[in-house]
Amino acid sequence: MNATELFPGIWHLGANISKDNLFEGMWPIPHGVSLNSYLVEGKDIALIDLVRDWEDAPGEIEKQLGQLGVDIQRIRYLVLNHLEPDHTGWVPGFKQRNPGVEIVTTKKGAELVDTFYHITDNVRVVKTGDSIDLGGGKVLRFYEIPNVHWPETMATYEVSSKALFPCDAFGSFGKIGDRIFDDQLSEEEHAFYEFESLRYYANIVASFSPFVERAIKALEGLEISAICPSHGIIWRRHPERIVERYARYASYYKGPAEPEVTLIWGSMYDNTATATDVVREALLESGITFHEYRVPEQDFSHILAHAWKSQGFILGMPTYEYHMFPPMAHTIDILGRKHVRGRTVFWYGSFGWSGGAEREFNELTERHKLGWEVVGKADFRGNPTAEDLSRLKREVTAFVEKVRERARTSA
Ligand SMILES: Cc1cc2nc3c(=O)[nH]c(=O)nc-3n(C[C@H](O)[C@H](O)[C@H](O)COP(=O)(O)O)c2cc1C
Repeated sequence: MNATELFPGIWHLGANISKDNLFEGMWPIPHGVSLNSYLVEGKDIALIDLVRDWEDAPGEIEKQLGQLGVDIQRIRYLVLNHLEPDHTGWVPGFKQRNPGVEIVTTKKGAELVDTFYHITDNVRVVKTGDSIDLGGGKVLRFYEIPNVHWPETMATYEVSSKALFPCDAFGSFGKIGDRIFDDQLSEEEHAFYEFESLRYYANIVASFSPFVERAIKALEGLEISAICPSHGIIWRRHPERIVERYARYASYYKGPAEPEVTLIWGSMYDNTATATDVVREALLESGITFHEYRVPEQDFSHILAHAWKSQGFILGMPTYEYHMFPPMAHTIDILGRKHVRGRTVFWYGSFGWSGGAEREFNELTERHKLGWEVVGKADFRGNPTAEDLSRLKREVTAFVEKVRERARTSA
C-alpha cells in the first residue's frame, strides 16, 4: 500500500492484514482488514492512530513515511483516538524511535496508555472542544465519543479540510486496495464493503449501539467533508452514506429490524435436519429473504451479521444431554452477549425421550434479557412424522407473516 493524499497536507497511511484469519482472536477475516493511520502536516506534523505489529504493519507505515520524506522524529503529535491494540500496539516501538513525541488522548485514554504501555511522560489529555493548532492552517479538534468502542474513545476533526477521523466508528472489515475512496468503487465493490461493514458492526460495535447513536448525535452539528475510519474505505463523496448505515444498524438494537429471517440449526443424526428441509421449503414459498446457517459448521461472525439485521429467527435445536445441542446453545449465547434483542422467534427440534433444549433456551433468553417474542415452537420425538412436518410447515408460514408485521416498515 502507498501513502495517498486525501487533502493537501493530509495523507492516508496504512496496512492490510490479509494472512491472519482472526480479528480480536475470534472473528474470521477471510477478506482481510485494513489498519488505517493518517498524517496531517501543518508546520508541525501529527499522526492520527497507529497500527499494531501485525504482518509488519509498522514496516508499511515507515515505508510510506519514507515516500513522503517524513522522518519519524519529525512527528510532533501522536493522536490516539482509541487505545485498542490494533491501533496502538506499535506505540512503544514508535516512542523508542521518537522519544519526544507527544501522545494526545482523552483522560481515560491516558490511563490506558499507562495500563497497556506504561507510558506516562509527554501525554496530553484532551476533551471535547479542545484543539491543537499545527500551524500552516491545520487545526485538530477533538470530540469524545465514549464507548464507540471502548470508554476512552474520541474522534479527531481537522478544521480546514472538515475531515473526520472517528477511529472504529464507521469502519468495516475487508482489506482495501489502491482505490481507497468511496467514489472510486463500483456498486459491486460497495455491496462487498456493505456486508463487511455490517459484519464488522455486528461483531465489534453492536453491543455499544446506544453509544453509536449518541456519538452520531454529538457529531451532528459538524460539517463533514470526509469520514476517515481506522478500518475500511474512506468516504469523501458520500460521507452521509456510512453515517446513515451505522445509524440504521444501531437502530436494530432496539428493533424492529428488517423483514428477513435468519435460520440457524444443528443436528447430530439428521432428525432436525429433516425438519429443516421443510422449514426451508416454507421460507422459499413465502418469498421472504432468509439466511441459513448450520452450526457448528458455519461461523458465528457471519451468523451474527445476518441475525443483526433480521427481525425473525428460526432456531433448529435438538436435545443433547438434557440441554440444547451445544453449538446452538453457544450461538444463542453469542446473540445474547451482543444484545440482539426484540426479535420474533420460532424454534423446533428433535428429542429422544424427555427433551431439555427448551429449558436451556428459556434460561439463555432470560439470562441475556433478550425480550424475544416466541411466536411458535414445534418439537417432536425422534424422527418427525408426516404430521409433525405438515404442522411445522403451517407454523413457519404463519411465523413469516408475524415477522412481516413486526419488522420495520421502511426497509
Ligand atoms: C449424545 C446424545 C445425547 C442425548 N441426550 C438426550 C437427552 O438428554 N434427552 C433426550 O430427550 N434426548 C437425548 N438425545 C436424543 C436426541 O435428542 C435425539 O436422538 C434427537 O433425535 C437428535 O436429533 P438430531 O437427529 O437432529 O441430532 C441424545 C442424543 C445423543 C446423541
